[in-house]
Amino acid sequence: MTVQLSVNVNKVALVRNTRHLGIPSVTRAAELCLQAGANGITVHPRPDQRHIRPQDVDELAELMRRWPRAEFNIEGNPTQNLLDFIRRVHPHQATFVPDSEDQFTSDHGWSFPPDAQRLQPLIAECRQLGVRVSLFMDPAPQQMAAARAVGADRVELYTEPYAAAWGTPDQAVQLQRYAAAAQAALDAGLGVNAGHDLNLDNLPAFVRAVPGLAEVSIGHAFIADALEQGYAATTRAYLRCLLDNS
Ligand SMILES: CC(=O)[C@@H](O)[C@H](O)COP(=O)(O)O
Ligand SMILES: NCC(=O)COP(=O)(O)O
Repeated sequence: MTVQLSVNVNKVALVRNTRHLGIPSVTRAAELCLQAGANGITVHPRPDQRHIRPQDVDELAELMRRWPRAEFNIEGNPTQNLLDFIRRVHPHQATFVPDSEDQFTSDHGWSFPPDAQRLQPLIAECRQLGVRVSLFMDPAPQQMAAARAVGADRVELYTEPYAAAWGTPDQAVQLQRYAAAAQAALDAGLGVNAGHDLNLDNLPAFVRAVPGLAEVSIGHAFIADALEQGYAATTRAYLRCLLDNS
């Protein structure tokens, strides 16, 4: 199975928000990526609305209805504003991320057992709505059974530590760490997603080393590439990278 590409369009919204002109369009960016073959769209509507705003979520949900083979993934902290969006638009997937409201960017996953009690009912609600739940996790094999026990369908491996090690002597050690975490997730009955600071340089080795990878969500580097190559060519480049290495 080829690893699926979900394009995170947060950074299109970030640029859009620096003027009151509505450009660059978030929905246009998503549509061009979908037309080029992207398997899904991801957004992280943070409480401070630094980039993705509630209207973006609603407009993207409308767009995704015209792309039934593509998935809509909404990220956020379910103890903050995420569930409002999930209840309103019923995306294919909700990715729970333990970010604080003023966090610079996502930089860690959930921790078990401390987070289990408050996550379990929130996961159950999403699943009752027919929404798949993925938990943003550090690559810790010993945490995966607990993630499954609270009802998660998938985990998303937080990949910044791998991205930071790419091209250094630590790269191989990091890949072994992520491969072990992914295998533990699979053994626990979880699907495996991954994301954060992935790009065209570090993606091939990651995809080849990590077993059972279902989806990568990529935003910052993807949009940086798209500023140079355009959305369609960039989408095709990431899809080709995944196809060649899956
Ligand atoms: C969860 C994750 O690693 C990213 O999707 C993160 O949501 C990016 O957020 P920013 O785009 O605000 O840095
Ligand atoms: N879940 C990761 C994501 O959606 C995008 O992360 P990044 O590529 O912007 O670091």
